[in-house]
Amino acid sequence: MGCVLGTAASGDVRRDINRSSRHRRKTERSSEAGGDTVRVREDRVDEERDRKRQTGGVPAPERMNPKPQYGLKTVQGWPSWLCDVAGDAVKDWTPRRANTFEKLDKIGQGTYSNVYKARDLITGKIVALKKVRFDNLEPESLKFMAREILVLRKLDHPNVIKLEGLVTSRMSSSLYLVFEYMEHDLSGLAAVQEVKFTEPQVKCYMKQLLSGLEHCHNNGVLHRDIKGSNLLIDNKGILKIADFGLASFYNPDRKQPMTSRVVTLWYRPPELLLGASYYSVGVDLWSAGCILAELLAGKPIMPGRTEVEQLHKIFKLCGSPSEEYWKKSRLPNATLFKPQQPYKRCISETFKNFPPSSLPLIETLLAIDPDERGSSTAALNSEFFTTEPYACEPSSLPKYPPSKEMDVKLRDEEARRQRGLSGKSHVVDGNRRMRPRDRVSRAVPAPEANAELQTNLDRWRVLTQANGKSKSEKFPPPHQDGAVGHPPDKSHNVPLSFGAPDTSFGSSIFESKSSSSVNDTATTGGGPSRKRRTKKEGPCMVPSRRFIRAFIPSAVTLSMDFRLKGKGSVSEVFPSRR
Ligand SMILES: Nc1ncnc2c1ncn2[C@@H]1O[C@H](COP(=O)(O)OP(=O)(O)OP(=O)(O)O)[C@@H](O)[C@H]1O
Repeated sequence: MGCVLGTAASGDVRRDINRSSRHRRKTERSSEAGGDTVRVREDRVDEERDRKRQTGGVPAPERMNPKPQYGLKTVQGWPSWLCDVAGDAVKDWTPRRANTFEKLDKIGQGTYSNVYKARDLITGKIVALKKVRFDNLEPESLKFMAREILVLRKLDHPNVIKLEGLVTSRMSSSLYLVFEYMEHDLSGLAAVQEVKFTEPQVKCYMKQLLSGLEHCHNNGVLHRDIKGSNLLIDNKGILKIADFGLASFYNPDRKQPMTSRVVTLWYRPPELLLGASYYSVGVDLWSAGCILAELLAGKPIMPGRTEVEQLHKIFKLCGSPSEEYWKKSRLPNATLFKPQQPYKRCISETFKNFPPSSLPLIETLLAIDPDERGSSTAALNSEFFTTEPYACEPSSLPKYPPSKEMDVKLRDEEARRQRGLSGKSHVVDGNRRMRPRDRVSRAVPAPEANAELQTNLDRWRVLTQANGKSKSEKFPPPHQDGAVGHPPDKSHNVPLSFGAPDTSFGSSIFESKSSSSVNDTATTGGGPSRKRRTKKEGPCMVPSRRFIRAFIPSAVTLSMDFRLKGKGSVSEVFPSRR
């Protein structure tokens, strides 16, 4: 069992207030419930014992071995189970000893990890320790972790999080990834009322994001989960792409099938929603386009609740794919989701108040055809970055209070809102009264979000195909990347009805605003960024009742509700038709 030296985690997860279910376990007590509790207690006992035995108290950095141990060429020190399953990932590295870190606080929780703030007792530096949970040493968890390490070791760029080392010991059954500590993340900053980015600031963040992506792509890495909460920012304004847990190697010249079940829903490109298994850098560029528009609008631009709704939002904003694209792409779910009448693209109209130089870039990054999204390099050379006002220097960005504190504040606000007190204005900055913005909660992380449609489609395939081998899975195993999303048997296709106009679908696309209105919104907390129903109605993606009844039982209930009550409950699953 791992034995990280130092105090136990405080049990106070100070991030992820509005996060998805994966992030909702907010206290160590609840998150570590069950089997993990034992492990944590063991850890603490080990930590305490080791600290006393090896240092005789809190060790001063100068008393410790001054040389970090990672980076040395040796095969020693790794637990054999790790070498067996992830030999490549740890090759040529030596593990750091757990007792050379002091664990300070738990700062995050991911799908298969807990993240702690810790002090490196050798260098004195504050670091983030990502503890990988090996639930019964599940081979899939190990493979994910191994791939993440391999990817991280390949990357070395100021805008990509650096893996500084690994912590384990021969007898340990856990592994810690050591990262530089980052005080903020982009969505944490954007979620705070007082933080409203100016155009030069948006350019500064986007430039760093695209530079990091350029490095990943040039090194054959697709991130596949670009979103604000994975863009970490330090106190010097440096943005680093983090969380390579869903990343994958790819070779543009030798395309391999990959799973379409990646990328958090709001940032997921249409081709993945349509089941593509051959894709490339375009998936990350789409997410980057969503982030750019979000930073300028002050709010996520396409906050879908289900994959069907997400696709509908995409088509309404970006237009539905051209005939040529449908034919060329041969996407597995195309027959299910092809609208009968095309949707018109309306990015420029929707965001007419954005800085003019941003529109061509948003148009490019949010192209329906991934081949038209260009590259990170092309995006960096676009007029958005080459015209005034230029990107500011990261060092000139405002110094924000630690996000962790902000998260606490957000959590308190959320708790107050839950208690029914939040509708009221409250005082901000001493004299300004402002109303909490109707911010949509954080995006649904990829695996859960993916499970919805995939499960339904899989159910359908199982029902309609003798060889329905696809099954719902939490994560696609990295070694089987591409095992899902096989095209349905055409003879069993159940065409969906897309013809009817959509009138009930509350648009996620809010009126855009100029830089000045962005600032206005920052102080008023409302205005143009509020949700607004679009007048212009396009054709509606409505799965046929036959499809709903056959494959989505819960939708049947909602559909019945809709008929009985005459209210839009069905639109919570599918946009309703008139
Ligand atoms: N270097 C870091 N500095 C500060 N905080 C960090 C760092 N790395 C991760 N975190 C925090 O820990 C959280 C979880 O980390 P990460 O996203 O890498 O884990 P994960 O298991 O891959 O999560 P996910 O389920 O989102 O894929 C992050 O959202 C972030 O808040």
